[in-house]
Formats: sequence, structure tokens, C-alpha cells
Amino acid sequence: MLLKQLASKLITARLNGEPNTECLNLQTDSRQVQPGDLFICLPGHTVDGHEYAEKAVQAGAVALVVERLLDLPVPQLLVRDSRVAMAVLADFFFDSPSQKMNMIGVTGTNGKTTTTYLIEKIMSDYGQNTGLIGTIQMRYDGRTYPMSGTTPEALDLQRSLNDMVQSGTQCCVMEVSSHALEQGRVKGTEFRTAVFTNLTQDHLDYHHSMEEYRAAKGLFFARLGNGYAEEASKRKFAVINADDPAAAYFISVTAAEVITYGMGDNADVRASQISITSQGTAFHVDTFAGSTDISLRMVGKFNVYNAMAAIAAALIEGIPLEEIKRSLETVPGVDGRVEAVDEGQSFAVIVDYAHTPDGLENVLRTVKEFAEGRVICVFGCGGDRDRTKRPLMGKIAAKYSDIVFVTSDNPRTEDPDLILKDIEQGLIEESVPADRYVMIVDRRQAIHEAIEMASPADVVLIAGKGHETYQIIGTTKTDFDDRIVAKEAIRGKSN
Ligand SMILES: CC(=O)N[C@H]1[C@@H](OP(=O)(O)OP(=O)(O)OC[C@H]2O[C@@H](n3ccc(=O)[nH]c3=O)[C@H](O)[C@@H]2O)O[C@H](CO)[C@@H](O)[C@@H]1O[C@H](C)C(=O)N[C@@H](C)C(=O)N[C@H](CCC(=O)O)C(=O)O
Ligand SMILES: Nc1ncnc2c1ncn2[C@@H]1O[C@H](COP(=O)(O)OP(=O)(O)OP(=O)(O)O)[C@@H](O)[C@H]1O
Ligand SMILES: N[C@H](CCC[C@H](N)C(=O)O)C(=O)O
Ligand SMILES: [Mg+2]
Repeated sequence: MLLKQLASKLITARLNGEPNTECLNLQTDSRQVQPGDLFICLPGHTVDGHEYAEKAVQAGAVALVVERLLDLPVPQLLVRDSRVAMAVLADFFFDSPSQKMNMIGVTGTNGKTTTTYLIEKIMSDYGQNTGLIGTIQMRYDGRTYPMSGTTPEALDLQRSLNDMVQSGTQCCVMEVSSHALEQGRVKGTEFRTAVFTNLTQDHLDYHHSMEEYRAAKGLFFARLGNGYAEEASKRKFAVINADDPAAAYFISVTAAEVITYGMGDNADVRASQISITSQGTAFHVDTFAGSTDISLRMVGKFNVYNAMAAIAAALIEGIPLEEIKRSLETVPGVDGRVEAVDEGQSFAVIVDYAHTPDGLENVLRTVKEFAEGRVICVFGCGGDRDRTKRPLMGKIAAKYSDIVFVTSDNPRTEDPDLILKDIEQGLIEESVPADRYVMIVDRRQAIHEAIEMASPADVVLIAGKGHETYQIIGTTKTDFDDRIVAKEAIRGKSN
């Protein structure tokens, strides 16, 4: 594609240099540049991409997108905001792939991965070639790709969406994180449906306050578009959890048609008669398209919310409620979400991805509901992330568990001992006696000791890492899987 064609997408951009420069591809990382690439200089959080432009040119970049002109011998497209430019140019370069698929996005503090899995299952059972993008993986057309985060950068996203289109994908369901919204990673992506799960504390290191965090999520609904467009395929839908205090805000900022779900009488999709066992969760659901009873193989009241969100998104697609029910009832669960580790032992071991105060409270409440013995909780908090959630999670663990093992969960570049101490603050505030909690920096040792002390009918909950297969200490990532370590510990248990 010619540089002038790309430039034409940005009315205020100034093109310095040869307009007919042929750009073979777009790139934001100098280390990945191939001859013929257009290199986009992003001012990052740690380094400034403009500093790497020279390296990019040496590697064969034929033109640059910049926020300030550089003294380099290649054409440059001067823009106000290169992140925004990247999103716009990537959408254009890859021929607006999101407009060729039915895009369903899910945002919220907790439940995004779970909800996207449920929607993917319903859509594909109904015969739609469906792609999925989120925390655990990206998958479509029978292929899976690992993910380094939840929502890809705009350039990677548009490239992947284009590949989905090329391989015949009709529907794409993806997680949209608040970081992604704040950084414009989904700018240029046209969604048909935006789903909101819930808003509780997380990421205050990045968003500073709950208001800012809510505003970041609000961008998704504000940018969604017209819910009442003449052409049916252009109509936009906002699926909102009516039981969440932030619901009114999201409803107020969107021009899309709103469909609510919740336990209250006024929700468009309403669940009632909920019964939870250690094997699953049953509920009755009333919707604008009929009523039915559903038995999930997934445990926890919060999964009723995730299921309702998926039901609403699927009803928008015109999928009959009975088909939705059939799909939901066959979902075995999501990798690392309330996942039982079963080596035939006399006590339960559950691995879960709860890494926020609300997530931990939800999963502990659920566990407590069916635990016949004690609840033993092993958890930690990520380093270089929201510090203020640590004592809150300590309090919650103390409140709902009989024994707490405080340990490491990706300490990253922070001192692991200090992270544990931040968590301990919450246990101290909750006046937990010293014999009811143990602080062990080494996660493997913590899991081994928790399982060693388990008696028949106890439940050991190992929270925070779920599907993760690594532990990040400093900047080194080493193999670590809670499920494998738990199995090891069960097999080696002395009693
Ligand atoms: C805070 C944040 O979101 N940071 C993201 C951001 O990094 P950054 O701004 O620090 O980038 P940088 O390292 O300063 O680099 C700036 C530019 O210089 C370029 N560069 C850099 C070095 C070099 O040699 N050559 C070069 O060209 C880089 O390619 C980049 O274009 O851009 C990077 C490249 O796309 C991302 O990998 C990185 O995510 C980091 C790793 C991250 O941890 N992000 C988390 C917080 C995140 O986004 N999480 C959410 C999930 C949250 C949830 O689940 O709720 C997510 O959606 O993943
Ligand atoms: N609807 C919900 N409400 C509250 N907690 C939930 C909900 N769904 C799941 N959880 C809890 O949160 C954890 C994470 O769930 P899930 O991975 O689906 O969320 P996510 O929003 O994708 O998280 P992330 O932001 O890390 O990608 C689960 O392991 C469970 O403990
Ligand atoms: N998406 C979340 C994942 C947290 C998982 C936990 N294991 C950690 O590393 O803190 C985040 O980036 O905050
Ligand atoms: Mg997720």
C-alpha cells in the first residue's frame, strides 16, 4: 500500500517525503522490522519508540509514523497521536476486518474470559465459525495461539482479525480490557455487541481511581454506536449487568440498544431459583424470548451472571433459547476457573484464577457453601500491580477461610516478602490469630504444606494463577503450574 493512501485516512496528518513510497507491512517494534515496513513510533510507558526509529530504518523500514519529525532519511507521516494513528492505519491496511465479522466484545473486572468461552461455545454450536481472543489464548479455524496479555495491541489485533476473515471466521468474541480501552487498542474495531460483566477494584496502579477505571470501561459503550440504525446489521447492542452499581453509568453513556441481565425483576434476562452444588449450578431464566431451566457444569453464583451475559449476547443473534441452553449445559468449565484437581484424594483441591478482592470473595463464598470440612486458602498478589488490593484480599481470605497460606503470585520486580507483608496487613486488621495463617514466599512449598495439612472433607483453594503455567520472579519467567504442583503434593502427602 502507498504511504499517501495510508496518509489519506488521517485528515490532520502531515506527510513529509515521497507520497508514493510502497509500504509492505506495518510494524511497531524495531527488532521485528523487515525491509519495506512502515515503522510506527509509539511513545511507550517504559521507552519511546521514536528512539528506535534509526534502528528500524537500518533494518529496512521505508517510512515512519511519528509524533515529532526525526532527522532520518525516510518519508515521515507526522501525527498528533501515533497510538490512535496505529489503530486507524491498521484497520485500513487490513481492510477493516471487524466489519466483515460479527464482533462481540466483553469487558468488566471479572468474568470476561469465562463469558467469552460461553459465547464462543453457543455461537459455534449454532454453526457459526467463531474466533476467540482473550487471556488464555486466541483460537479460530482449529488453530490456537498463545497470548501475552488479554487484548492485543491494535496492530496485532487487526492483523489477527484479518487472518480470521481470510480463514472464513464469521463471528469473533473477544475480551476487551480496561488497559486496551484506555490505550485505544480497539479503536477502529467495529463491535456489534458490547458486554459488561462487573466493576470492582483492580488495576488502581494504572487507572488511579475507581472513577477513572469506570470511565475507561465506559469508553467501550460510548464508542459502540447507534442501536437503532435503519439497517439491522448496523444496529449496536450493549449487554449490561443490571445488578452492578456501575450499570446506570454505562447505560447513560451508550447510544446502543441496552439489554440488561440480573436477578432483579426488571432485567431483560433474569435468573431465579439458583441452586449450587459442588458439581454445578442450576437456575431458572426468564428472557424476552422465553423461559427455561439451565444446569451448568460450572460452580458458583457468579457463573450464573456469566451465563446470563452469554444468553443475552446469543439472543441478540437470534439463537433460540433452547439451543443456548443445550450449549451452556455441555460446557465442562474453563481452564483454571474453579478447576478441580482430582488424584482420588479424600479432600478437594480447587485451582482458580481469582486475583481481585471480588473474585476471591466470590470463589471463597462458593467453596464455603459446599465445603464439609475446613477451607484452606493459598493465594498471593501480583507484583508491579495494584498494591491497594493486597490488604483487601488478605481480609477476604481471612474472613472466609479457616487457614490462609499467603504466598507469591508473579512478584515481578517487587520484593516478594514485601508483597506478602502488604497482604498480611489485611489479616492483622481482621485480627486473625497467628496460628491461622502462614506466610511462605515459595509458592511450591506453600501448596505442599497446605495439602499436607488437609484432612478428609477439607477444601484447599489455590487462587490467583488459574491457567497460568509460569511464575514471574524479577524479569524471569519460569515454568509453574498450580495444578501440576498440587498433583505432586497430593501424591507425596504423608498422611
Ligand atoms: C502498561 C502497558 O499496557 N504496557 C504495554 C505497552 O508497553 P509499553 O508502553 O511499556 O511499551 P514500551 O516497552 O515502552 O515500548 C514502546 C515502543 O517502543 C518499541 N520498541 C521497544 C524496544 C525496542 O528495542 N524497539 C522498539 O521498537 C516497542 O515495540 C513499542 O512500540 O505496549 C507493549 C507492546 O504492545 C505491551 O506489551 C505492554 O503491556 C505490558 C507488558 C503489560 O503488562 N500490560 C498489562 C498491564 C495489560 O495491558 N493488561 C491487560 C489485562 C488486564 C486485565 O486482564 O484486566 C491486557 O489487555 O493485557
Ligand atoms: N462474573 C463474575 N463475578 C465475579 N467474579 C468472577 C466472575 N466470573 C469469574 N469470577 C472470578 O474471577 C476469576 C477470573 O475469571 P475470568 O478469567 O473469567 O475473568 P477475567 O475478567 O477474564 O479476568 P482477567 O481480567 O484477568 O482477564 C475466576 O477464576 C473467578 O474466581
Ligand atoms: N490480567 C490480570 C492478571 C493477574 C493474574 C495474577 N496472576 C497476576 O499476575 O497478578 C492482570 O494483569 O492484572
Ligand atoms: Mg480474562
